[in-house]
Amino acid sequence: MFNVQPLSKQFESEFWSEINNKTKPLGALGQLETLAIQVLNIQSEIHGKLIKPVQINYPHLLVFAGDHGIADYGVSIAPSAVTGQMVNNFAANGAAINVFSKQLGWQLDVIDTGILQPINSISIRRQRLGCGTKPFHIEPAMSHTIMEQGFVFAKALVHEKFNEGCDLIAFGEMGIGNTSSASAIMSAIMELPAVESVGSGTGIDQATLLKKQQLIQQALDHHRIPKENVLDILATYGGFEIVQICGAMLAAAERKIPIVVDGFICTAAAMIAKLIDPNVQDYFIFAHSSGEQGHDKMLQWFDAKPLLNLDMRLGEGTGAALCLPLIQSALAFYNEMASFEQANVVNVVSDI
Ligand SMILES: O=C(O)c1ccc[n+]([C@@H]2O[C@H](COP(=O)([O-])O)[C@@H](O)[C@H]2O)c1
Ligand SMILES: Cc1cc2nc[nH]c2cc1C
Repeated sequence: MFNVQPLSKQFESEFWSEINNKTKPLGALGQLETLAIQVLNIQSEIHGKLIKPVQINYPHLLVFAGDHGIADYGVSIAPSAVTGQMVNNFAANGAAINVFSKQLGWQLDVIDTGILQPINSISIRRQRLGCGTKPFHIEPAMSHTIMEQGFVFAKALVHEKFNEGCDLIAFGEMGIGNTSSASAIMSAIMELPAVESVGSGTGIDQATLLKKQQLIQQALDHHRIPKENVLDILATYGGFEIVQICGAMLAAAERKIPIVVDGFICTAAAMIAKLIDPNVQDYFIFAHSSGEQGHDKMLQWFDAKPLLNLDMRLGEGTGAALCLPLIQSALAFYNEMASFEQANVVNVVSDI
């Protein structure tokens, strides 16, 4: 269903020599340099060798919301109703992601992938796969047919964004109970006990954390899915929003759009995407290290170093949103900084 091309990196050495000739000590812009190279490599796949300015013209952030059957079993501080209430808040521009998107220039879309009760608002896109998933410690969260429908929805949405000119994409999520799904996915893939993958989510107390760990361990023991059976892992533990984020990541990489990966839940979707097609990682920009325990281990699984560490654990795509100015700075220094020759500065690397 997905076919992601790896980056050819055809012009990478030319991009590096240009960056290394700019008026700075070698490597002194740190991760901004590797970020610039990654985006240049991706954009040159589409446009060939790049003429300046290289820019992000149309960044889109898609927030996928869905409800979770397991949320009825005491794993979160909030009831499932809060998912729909927050979706209304997104529609009214009142959430953190609305504020950051407006401030930073993201085009924001909110997608109902299956909250308990649909919301009648033209600002919410309907790609519903049901009225919440099944409680996954008892039975699979969804069938394969429903999961595949989620991939179809996600692919169509990303193609639409691509046709509108989207040249950077980020995903966010909203779903009470979805850290339970993400932890189960992490444990199944990394073969870790629940105590290592389960954290406090929205901020549960110690007793609730213990209960959440037990419930997820019970689910892992009940289903016992081999780590190779990645689609079974997704259908069994996933949320509707996680499925659609996973499909959207693969579809964006197929279209050679750089993807900003948000926190714990989005990274779980990214793990599945990578196991479906390993080439997808070429397109991932890891935004931040979430405050959710387990996220740093997920990032290690990708051998990834995120751009930010702000102890954020909100979701909604907020960590990803904050990276847009960093990506723009990476391209701005590439476009505009003078070379040693242009600025008459001795090249400390080649002249000493
Ligand atoms: O993105 C993260 O790293 C993150 C970490 C913890 C919680 N969240 C958000 O909190 C909600 C899930 O938390 P919980 O406790 O209900 O599983 C969901 O709406 C997520 O967006 C998000
Ligand atoms: C209020 C609230 C807002 C959120 N945004 C993302 N997850 C959330 C969870 C809660 C509880």
